[in-house]
Amino acid sequence: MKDAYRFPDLASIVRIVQITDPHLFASDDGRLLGVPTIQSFQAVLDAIQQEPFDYDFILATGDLVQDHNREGYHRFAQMVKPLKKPIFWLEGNHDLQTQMHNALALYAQIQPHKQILVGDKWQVLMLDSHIEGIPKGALSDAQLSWLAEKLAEYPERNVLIALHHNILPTNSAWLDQHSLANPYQLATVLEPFRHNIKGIIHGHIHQEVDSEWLGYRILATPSTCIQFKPNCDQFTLDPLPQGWRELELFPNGTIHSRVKRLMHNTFLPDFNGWGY
Ligand SMILES: Nc1ncnc2c1ncn2[C@@H]1O[C@@H]2COP(=O)(O)O[C@H]2[C@H]1O
Ligand SMILES: [Fe+2]
Repeated sequence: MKDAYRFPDLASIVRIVQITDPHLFASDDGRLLGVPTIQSFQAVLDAIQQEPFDYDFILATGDLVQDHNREGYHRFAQMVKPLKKPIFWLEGNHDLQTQMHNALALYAQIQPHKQILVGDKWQVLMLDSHIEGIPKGALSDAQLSWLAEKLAEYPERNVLIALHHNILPTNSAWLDQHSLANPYQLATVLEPFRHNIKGIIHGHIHQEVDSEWLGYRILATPSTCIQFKPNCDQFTLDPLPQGWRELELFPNGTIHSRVKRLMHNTFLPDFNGWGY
């Protein structure tokens, strides 16, 4: 495991952009349920650059590729280059850990670090919840003990935790079977540091959430490709446009955050699709 990445000299408010679940293909015209994921990702990246939000770094929270092809990671790296800020990443269920690590390691902008120390008030911890080959997630004993160690290392810092899988149900049976399988093991690790944990962010469910779990704030973010409609027991797509999330971390531990979406609906999916 890499050492911490340190941002020593940021302004007092830390600004982060989260992008998630781009599901890129090796080929230019790869489509997920009708959505050309490279074009929709490009549209989101263009929109991020048109916003006045002056972010310090970017979190990419998994499912970067769809077709189990390492070329998707090179595409990702080339596409995010104009964003110019450091990018941190974690694995989703569609990612191939070795290929992801090896491909992304070739780009100086993309950081392998999972502990990000921001100024002297915050740390961001990136967890790997993917289980090779299946959609649901879990935090391994190694991940849980790494988390416990990093929380104990800086007991005076506020903490933002990022992972791919959802902890809270979406009230959609088809999707909830693929949630994080061991949330109570996570809760046990977090409990001694309850007052430090200011937020947990994730992707995977392709929908916006700003809610609470055991008193912890939970934020989920739309995908840059297809959207899942909440509260549907059968697989159901949502016509909402693609999106991303802005986060502002304040020195007193407050998090201000909002989801942004494309202002147009160019990338509507095929609503007859039943899954993938
Ligand atoms: N119709 C479906 N029923 C159940 N699971 C599905 C269906 N379609 C896709 N999935 C899985 O559910 C996962 C949810 O988001 P992911 O993008 O991680 O990948 C998806 C697939 O692995
Ligand atoms: Fe996922």
